[in-house]
Amino acid sequence: MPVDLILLSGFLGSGKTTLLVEFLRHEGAGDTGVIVNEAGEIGVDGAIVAESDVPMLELANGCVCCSLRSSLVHTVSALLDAPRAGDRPPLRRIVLETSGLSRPGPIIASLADPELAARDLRVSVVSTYDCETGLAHTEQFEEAAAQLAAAQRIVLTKLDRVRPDSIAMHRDAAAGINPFAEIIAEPDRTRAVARALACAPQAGDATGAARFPIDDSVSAAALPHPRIHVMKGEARSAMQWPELALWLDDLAGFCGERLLRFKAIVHVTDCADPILIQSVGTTFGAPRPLRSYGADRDVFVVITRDIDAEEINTLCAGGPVRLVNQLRRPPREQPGLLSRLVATHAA
Ligand SMILES: Nc1nc2c(ncn2[C@@H]2O[C@H](COP(=O)(O)OP(=O)(O)OP(=O)(O)O)[C@@H](O)[C@H]2O)c(=O)[nH]1
Repeated sequence: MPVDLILLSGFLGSGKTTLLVEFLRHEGAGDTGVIVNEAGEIGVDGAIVAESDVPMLELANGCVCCSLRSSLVHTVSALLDAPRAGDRPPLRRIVLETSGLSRPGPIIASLADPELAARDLRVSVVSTYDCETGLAHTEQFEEAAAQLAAAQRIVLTKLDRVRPDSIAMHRDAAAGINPFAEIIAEPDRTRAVARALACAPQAGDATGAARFPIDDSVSAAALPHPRIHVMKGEARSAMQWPELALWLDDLAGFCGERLLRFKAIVHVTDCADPILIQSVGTTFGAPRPLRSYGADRDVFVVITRDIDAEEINTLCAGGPVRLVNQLRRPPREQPGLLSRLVATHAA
């Protein structure tokens, strides 16, 4: 039975620990183990979570994405190997609560370790979006955007602290950063919490890195963000893997930290099966053939910050893929998204 490793990400104070603790209070959470990582020295979150009756390990005194790579791998292994108490169901899920300033990409990269390769782990990212502050974290927008863009699920938090009629706008704003994520804007908190940390369906991608098939339909309601660009791609003509690999290198090189998410299923002439390629940030997983993908159509989805399809096409001129912007920025005469969200918050 696979174990879901859920990276619980989200900006500082956006409600990660609160969500986790509420989840752990449910009867159904007995199959869960928890790893808490905090940037600071005092393990406040760990102490709060430790009140719950589930196996919990803490990665303190550092940031999981830089200094603690090997301890993360050991900690995950330790939880997987820990004997289960007699009345406890088998471990099905590990929730790793990351520090509010961590980017998910390097954490996912650190999990690509031989020690974990043989384990049946399915990694996914769940991010919290704080409706009280909306996207007004302008000073640390890069981290917040990276966390939301990496997510398979985005949970809107603090719905009880904003006007009910503003919730749809927050949902659309979250979709504007990541229109491919499942957005949980559920006023019923119990249901929201259960959906947020539910295990992925068994038929899902075995590497857990993505929902499969990749859904590239952009939500019509997604509110374009002035700095986030969502694009689709198309092959200019039939291509070989080395050409595509070179283009991916260029894409990551030119965008750097501005590349937030890449997902594609692509046909290349030198491989019989379509190839699944993904990145969170510039961290690319190993490409792999996807025999079960029945369609002829290629799918490319790219989410970036501060660089759009035209700029990338120009920088990667002559490459085998052409990108097309999907979400149009708001017209100039309309108030910007940020000011609308801030205005809602102030109201
Ligand atoms: N009213 C309300 N308050 C919430 C909700 N979620 C979180 N809070 C409060 O927001 C504050 C921060 O919540 P935490 O759960 O600690 O946030 P966090 O993301 O874990 O914070 P860091 O670990 O510092 O990044 C706490 O005072 C919570 O009680 C919510 O849905 N409604």
